[in-house]
Amino acid sequence: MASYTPRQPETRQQRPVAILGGNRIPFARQDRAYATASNQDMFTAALQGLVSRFSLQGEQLGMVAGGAVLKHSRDFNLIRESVLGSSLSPYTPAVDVQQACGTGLQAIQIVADGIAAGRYDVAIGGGVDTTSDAPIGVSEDMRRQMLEVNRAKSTVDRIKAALGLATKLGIEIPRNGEPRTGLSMGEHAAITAKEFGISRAEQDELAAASHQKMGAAYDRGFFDDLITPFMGLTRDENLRPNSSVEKLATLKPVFGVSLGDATMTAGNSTPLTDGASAVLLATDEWAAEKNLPVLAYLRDTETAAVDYVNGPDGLLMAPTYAVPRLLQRNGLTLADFDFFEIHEAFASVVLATLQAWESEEYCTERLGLDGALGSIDRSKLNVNGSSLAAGHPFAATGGRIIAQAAKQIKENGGGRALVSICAAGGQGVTAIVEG
Ligand SMILES: CC(=O)SCCNC(=O)CCNC(=O)[C@H](O)C(C)(C)COP(=O)(O)OP(=O)(O)OC[C@H]1O[C@@H](n2cnc3c(N)ncnc32)[C@H](O)[C@@H]1OP(=O)(O)O
Repeated sequence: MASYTPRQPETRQQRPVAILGGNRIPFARQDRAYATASNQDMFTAALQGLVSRFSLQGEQLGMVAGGAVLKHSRDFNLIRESVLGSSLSPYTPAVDVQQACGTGLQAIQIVADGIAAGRYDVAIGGGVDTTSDAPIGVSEDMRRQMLEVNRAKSTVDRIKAALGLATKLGIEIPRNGEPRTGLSMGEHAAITAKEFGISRAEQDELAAASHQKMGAAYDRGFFDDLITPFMGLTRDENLRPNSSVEKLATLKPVFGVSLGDATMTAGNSTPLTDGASAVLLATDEWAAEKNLPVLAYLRDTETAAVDYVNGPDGLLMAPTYAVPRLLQRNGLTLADFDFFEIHEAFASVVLATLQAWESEEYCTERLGLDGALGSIDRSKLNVNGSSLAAGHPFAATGGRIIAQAAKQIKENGGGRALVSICAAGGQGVTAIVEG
């Protein structure tokens, strides 16, 4: 059981943090439209799109925070280099952040904290990922031998060392797997799906709905001021607006096959994706000075971690722990929300999360609550589609979701959204956006 006491509201910094807008490039499937683009190309494009939309050319911001889950060593200063590649003032500092799929939202939280604490008035948070340009490493033996070649003082020594390379050949391609279990995130999610008895039909329904809702959102222009076209793409490449449960039902299971009754397919799992997103945050005063309307406010965030290695928890179930803390600290219940933005890493994870909150046993025994957290009105869930439709470039998902949530609230004339993102390593990053 969790033994964590959330900090009390009176100890928090209180400057409201306004969300003025977001921008992303359309998301692409692995090795397709962005096969030749780097993280820096993509983040610079998302950032520059935001700069252009909000006329921030030459502006010195307080901070740009962002990151990528998969990056080359040459990208050690990825976000700062992207700032330098944009038309923001070169006096704008930047920081690289990494928290697996929680990276984007964590980066937004970091700059929001800076604004709330009065360190600066305006900042950008976001993220980027490429699975097409994933860094390929070399084995430890090969690395040492390559250094020997590099250190050789004479041509003869260099040739000798280079010949030694042939016996040490070994490359390491990044795996979508958890270092402590060796299982992929999909395999972990399949274990949780089995534990909660999540059916194939429910998963396919959620997946089809995500595509249909996102397709409709594109058609009514919802994404017109949230997306900048890039490398010929104007819409997410993964999006299938005509996706149907009948077609999804024909796909073969890809995760959890060895567990029996496997339910997770390519259709109800996120695809490997490339993309980038960025969100502009500021004080009310800065927004007013620039004559920029506020879409919504980032009210609070909470991050949790679970013991998925030795404990009872599923790898992607940490949001079930984070959200009750977030609600308790803010004096809210699930009934107080107009929108639920729950990252669709896998359809089964969303469904297991909702089921966990509905379960008295889970909430009392694991979360230490007095009873079930409650159920949500499903018509308020991911109303303009989520990761199953858009795709999921790991660190770019937080920015996509915050921008969508803020715009939904603006369109609605106000309201409150609960944002929840599960992440590798058993972590979960959650937030409240309200207007
Ligand atoms: C914290 C987190 O967020 S954890 C999540 C992290 N993300 C991941 O782990 C990514 C997981 N995803 C993957 O590893 C891969 O995308 C996989 C294994 C699920 C699928 O990979 P692939 O087999 O390459 O998928 P592919 O795109 O070829 O799809 C397989 C088939 O399903 C079909 N399909 C996929 N989605 C749909 C859909 N929505 N509707 C209809 N058909 C679909 C494809 O057309 C394809 O059909 P075909 O074989 O006739 O061409």
